[in-house]
Amino acid sequence: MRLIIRSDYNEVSEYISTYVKNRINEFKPTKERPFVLGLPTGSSPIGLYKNLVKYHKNGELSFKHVVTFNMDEYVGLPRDHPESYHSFMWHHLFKHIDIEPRNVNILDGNAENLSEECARFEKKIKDIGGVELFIGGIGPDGHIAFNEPGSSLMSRTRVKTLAYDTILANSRFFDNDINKVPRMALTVGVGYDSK
Ligand SMILES: O=P(O)(O)OC[C@H]1O[C@](O)(CO)[C@@H](O)[C@@H]1O
Repeated sequence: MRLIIRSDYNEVSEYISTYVKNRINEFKPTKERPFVLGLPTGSSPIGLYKNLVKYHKNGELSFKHVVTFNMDEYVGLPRDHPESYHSFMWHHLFKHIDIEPRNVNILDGNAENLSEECARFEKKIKDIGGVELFIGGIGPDGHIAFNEPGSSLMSRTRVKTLAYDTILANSRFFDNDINKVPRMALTVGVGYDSK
C-alpha cells in the first residue's frame, strides 16, 4: 500500500484527478478496448469530478470509450431522489462529459429482485474483463463502498444492511434525520473483479 499525503482537499483532488486523467489517456481506450473505471459517491470525490469535467471541457480528456461502474446505491430510494447515487453521478459528472449513457453502470436499488440485479452487475463487470481502476470511498468505520465492518475479503456484489455509524454519517445528506436514510444498499464486494 502507498499512502500519499497532500496538504489540503484541493491538492488531494488535483493529485487524484491528474492520476485518473493520465491513466485513461495512457491507456488510449477504443470502442473495442474501453477503459473500465470504478467510481464512488460521497463528499470526497466532488473535487475530483469537478476537475475531470474541467479536463474534458479543456479537451484534455475524453470519456467516449470509458465504461463506468459505480460501487454502490441505496435500496428503495427513488432513482430521481436528489440523494440517490444515480442523481449524484449525473449531477456531478456524467451530464457534463461525453460518456455514452449505455457505458454508465449503476446498481438499481429499486430492482424487483435485488439478488438478480447484483448478479447482473457482477456479470457485466466480468464480461468486460474487470475494472482497470477503482476509486474507493471510505466511511467513518473504515468501510469501502458499503462493505461494512466484518465483510469478507471475498465478498461480491450484494445487498447490505447499513451499519448505524453509516446511517448516522449519511444523515447529513438527509436533513440530519437518520429516519430518512435508507437502511439498506447494494454494493460491490471487497473481492470484485479487477484486471
Ligand atoms: O466521501 P465521504 O463523504 O466521506 O463519503 C464516503 C461514503 O460514500 C461512499 O463512498 C458511498 O459510495 C461510501 O463508501 C462511504 O459511506
